[in-house]
Amino acid sequence: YSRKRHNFWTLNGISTPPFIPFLGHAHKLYNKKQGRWIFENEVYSKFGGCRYAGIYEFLNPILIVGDPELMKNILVKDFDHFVNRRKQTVMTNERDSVMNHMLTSKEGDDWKALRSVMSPTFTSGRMKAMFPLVCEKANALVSFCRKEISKKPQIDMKYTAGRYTVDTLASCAFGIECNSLIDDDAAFPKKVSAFFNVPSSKLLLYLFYRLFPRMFSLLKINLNPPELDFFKEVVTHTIAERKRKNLRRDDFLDLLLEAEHSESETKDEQVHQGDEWPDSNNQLNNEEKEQDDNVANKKDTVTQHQHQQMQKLQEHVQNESTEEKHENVKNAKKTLKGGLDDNAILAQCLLFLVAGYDTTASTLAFASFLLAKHPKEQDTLRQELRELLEEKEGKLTYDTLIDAKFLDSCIMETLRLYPPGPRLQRMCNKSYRLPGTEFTIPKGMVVQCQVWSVHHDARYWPDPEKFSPDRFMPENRPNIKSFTHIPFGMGPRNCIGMRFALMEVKVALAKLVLAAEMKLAPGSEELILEGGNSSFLRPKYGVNLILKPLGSE
Ligand code: HEM
Repeated sequence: YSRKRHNFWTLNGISTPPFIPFLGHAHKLYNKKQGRWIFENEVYSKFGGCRYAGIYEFLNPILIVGDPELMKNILVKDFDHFVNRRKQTVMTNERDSVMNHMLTSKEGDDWKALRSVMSPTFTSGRMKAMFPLVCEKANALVSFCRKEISKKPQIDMKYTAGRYTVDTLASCAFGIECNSLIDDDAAFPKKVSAFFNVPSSKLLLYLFYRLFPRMFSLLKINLNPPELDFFKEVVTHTIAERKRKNLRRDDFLDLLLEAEHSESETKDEQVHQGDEWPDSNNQLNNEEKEQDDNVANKKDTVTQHQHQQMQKLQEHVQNESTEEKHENVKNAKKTLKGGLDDNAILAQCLLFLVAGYDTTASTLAFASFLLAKHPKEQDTLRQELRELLEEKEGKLTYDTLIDAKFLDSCIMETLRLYPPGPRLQRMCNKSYRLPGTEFTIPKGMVVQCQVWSVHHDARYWPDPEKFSPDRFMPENRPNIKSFTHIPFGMGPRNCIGMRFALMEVKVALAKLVLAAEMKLAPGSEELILEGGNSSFLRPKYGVNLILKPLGSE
């Protein structure tokens, strides 16, 4: 049976690395010592994966795609064949069904409808409104660092950045002040840490779930972590308080509640927001910023916004060429009529934590490590920030961040070298002939785009292991080949939180660089990454830095 299943790639004329019966390549994919991306990179460089290749996760074939043009087809042009990600763990226990409401768990039209409601939550205008909340947390981060370095010779930036992102997400998504940067005993960060440290026994259960999902449904096995009840209580309580006292903080919770309360007509107009995607090589560009800010600054924001959405929808519908697409719009409209209930809001708040905590904390830690290792670039960044602050009378504003091109370049280069999501996965939902080949991807097959490998490919990035932020400066951006820098994914299903994540990292990094000189602690010259099959790339032993304060607080 194993031989028959493992004949798939050979029969289709697609190369695959040597494998072993039944396991296929699972022993490489689930290897605790060596990160999964290292094996995938080998497939990319030695077995044709720089265009496409096949691997076996146990008996299941997975298509590896590394060619930027093919990725463009899968992620954008022929997105309707790849709307869904790999099947998520479906919670069968009614009490824990909150996981099923997450945007990441949704498929097809359900996903499209929810994404449309959520997209307006992440516009630049909304980010600008949330900027003061993030700044407050970044100030707490700097104070925390100052205090720590007065007590200890070095500081672990991964741990510290983790506290900062927990505080920011607790404030912006859960609407609470958890103050983990001030209070060592705060309950929220402890629950977050327990939520993310899944015990090995549970990991084994997840693995079995991947192999026998139907059995789990039949037996109603619950895979949810117990901390979920705590988060549920926090959100339920905060929502109730806000409704009772009519409170407003301009955070994610408010915006999701707004989506809950707005008329169904408004939601209809937003159907196609999710169809737009930013160019990841051109984050936060000025034109986009101006458009969004115009909307945000108007008193009658909602009317303006509705008008724009209506126009976009009309234009989009006019451009629709097939009946199928018309049908999708109608279905999405129908799905939206229900709006977001409290359970759906809780699910999205939790998702922001799951998707935004580790990714953002690692990015900040990776960027600090690279700047500490490259003092020249650190000085250039500090100089840029000082000059911009001088122009703005010493105040760090949202616009200062937009204007700080070297800051942006440092973060883009960090995300190139260490993309927290080293691969993108899609599930083929209708069979698809891979362009330029004889191979038809069957419905249900997992297709994987190689983020890490294209980011480190010398054909696209000369001297790829060198930290060189200049690659992303405006004058050099035209040299970047599209789909070779995709840390936030691409296409309609890209990272919805990209703007928020960038704002969070930029504010913190800018404040840190202005407050202190960063140096690598002895013995921390090389960054060791965590191994295993994790979806995220993380520093294994933290990022130990020596901080030398610059001036007074
Ligand atoms: C530096 C930090 C971050 C990185 C590198 C990152 C990266 C990614 C990537 C690679 C994906 C998959 C995209 C695809 O499949 O094409 C993704 C999806 C997602 N991210 Fe992020 N992310 C970050 C921060 C955040 C934050 C802060 C939030 C929320 C506040 C967030 C929310 C999400 C959500 C909800 C999805 C799923 C979107 C969907 O299925 O429609 N992310 N992210």
